[in-house]
Amino acid sequence: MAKRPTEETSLNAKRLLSLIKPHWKGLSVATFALFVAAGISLLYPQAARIAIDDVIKAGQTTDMKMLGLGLLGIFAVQAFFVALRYYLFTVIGDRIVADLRKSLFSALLAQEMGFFDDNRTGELTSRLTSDTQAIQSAVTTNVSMGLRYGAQAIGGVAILFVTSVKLSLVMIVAVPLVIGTAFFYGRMLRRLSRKVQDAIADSTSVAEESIGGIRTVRSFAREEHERENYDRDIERSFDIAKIRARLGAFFTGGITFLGYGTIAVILWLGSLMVIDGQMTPGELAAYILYTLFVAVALGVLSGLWTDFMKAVGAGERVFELIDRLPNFDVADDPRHDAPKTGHVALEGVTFRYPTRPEVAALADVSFEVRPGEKVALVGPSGSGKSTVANLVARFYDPQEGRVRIDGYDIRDWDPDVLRSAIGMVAQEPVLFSGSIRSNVVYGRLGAGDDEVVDALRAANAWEFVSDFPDGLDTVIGERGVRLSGGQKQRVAIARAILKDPAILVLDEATSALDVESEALVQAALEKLMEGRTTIIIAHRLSTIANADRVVVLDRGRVVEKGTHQELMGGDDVYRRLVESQQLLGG
Ligand SMILES: Nc1ncnc2c1ncn2[C@@H]1O[C@H](COP(=O)(O)OP(=O)(O)OP(=O)(O)O)[C@@H](O)[C@H]1O
Repeated sequence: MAKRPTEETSLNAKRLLSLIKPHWKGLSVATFALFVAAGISLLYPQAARIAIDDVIKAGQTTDMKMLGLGLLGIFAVQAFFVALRYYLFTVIGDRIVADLRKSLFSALLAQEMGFFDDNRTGELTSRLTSDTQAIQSAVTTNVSMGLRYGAQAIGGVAILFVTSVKLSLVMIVAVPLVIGTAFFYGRMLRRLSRKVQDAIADSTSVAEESIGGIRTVRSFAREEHERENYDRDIERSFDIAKIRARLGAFFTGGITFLGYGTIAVILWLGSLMVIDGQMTPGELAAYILYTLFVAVALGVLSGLWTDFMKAVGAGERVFELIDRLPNFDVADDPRHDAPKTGHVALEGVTFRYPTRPEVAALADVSFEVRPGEKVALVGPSGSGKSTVANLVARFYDPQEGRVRIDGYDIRDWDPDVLRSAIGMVAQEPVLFSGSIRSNVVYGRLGAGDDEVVDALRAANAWEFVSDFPDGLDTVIGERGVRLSGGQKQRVAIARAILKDPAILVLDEATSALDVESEALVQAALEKLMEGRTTIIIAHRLSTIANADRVVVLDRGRVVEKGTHQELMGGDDVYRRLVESQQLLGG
């Protein structure tokens, strides 16, 4: 049910403030330091009053010396408490934001695949960086400043009333005006801030996609086009920021006028009272200093309030994600024993991608792969081959039918246990930035160097890796840019070998490697497949001919099953595929 905006605001504000709860001990010390420091600053006008009314009038230089030294001492103590307060609040705030980033990242990693189809990478990283940054200022120094100036404002107003009730009536008009304006402004700001953050997220997405795909951008000479896209998004965020700034300008100007206007009125009325003998000049000086304190405090508080409202706007985007429950069912009592035989069966599987519900990517697909068997999936582009791989690894759940492994519905398994039994090698494998070792060890964390070397050997990769001066420690670029296509594939195969899964899902590369590299990759794949149940998305005739069986898909349906020889006997999709040379020879 949709909540009203005000309800949501206070909910998010509460949520932001609840972040500081676990740190109450440190915050109590910090708050104590804050009140000591703020209390001391309230002494200052009293010192001015004593100096003007008593010491100066009496012409007592020794008393003035005592007063001066005393004040220096007191302010030294104040400085210590100010430093303590600053340190504690800042560190606790940074801690809170670090924790927030961690839980946001972990919430992100838990989301189902469909979520990532729906959200752009840049948009998500923007939440991790820009939005949490906006929250940082609100929960760090702002809380401390808020308390400090809040105390100063309340203490100041109390002293003002005690000093002169008559003059303080001016405050009764000014203070509610300031507070009312601040609340109104804060509400507008929260809305605008959310819009600014959304626009920043859009521009981050564009930037990330252009930088990630810089080779494509360059090869099409589309730098200008990308620049225009980015400029457009940035300008949009700037336009909203400009509205926000205009609003802020009115607000800051108004508050400043209210503050100084109050002082002018007090100076005016107060001077009349001094002339009338209702007040001493020292009392008026002290009164004006307290009014300044209150005015400054209210000014700072309204600034903090606006920052806080900006943070509430950004917080909405962050909490939305942290609270999002992955749309992914896990069995109540999932199986934790790893699949053993690796028998895979699809039974009447119908599947539509959540982002494209109108198209059935797979329709009533059934076939099985017996333990240790190699089955080649063949079919025209878009026929659903990769979708089968996605479902076997349970990246998505089918809407109808089921996938069974070792006879059990894969939804009965603990997803991590299930996936640890399935090895996948993609067409264009993704390697992470870092060393070759860390990329291979990704297959089984904690594996020793000898096991890594064995895996690289088995994947025909050790020869080139050992040729690098740094060997296993060789750092590869963000996406392994410094390795050739064939080398990357062999490192990815080594990673899968180290994982040692019962079931393999291979997506054969369509782009031809040079003959030698091709042979090395092929041999590595053969080794990887030995003794494992394998589903291979095949694009090469030789792979298909070597498979135990072939499953032919067309527009999401299984249209033929059998061995290469059997299928060549017919004159259906398979034969046409082979004859139209859509399958690579060799
Ligand atoms: N993440 C996704 N979200 C929405 N639709 C998708 C997604 N991935 C694939 N599809 C759609 O599902 C259908 C099957 O795609 P799939 O990738 O399984 O085909 P394929 O046989 O592997 O094709 P190719 O040989 O070209 O890789 C296609 O219509 C495709 O557009």
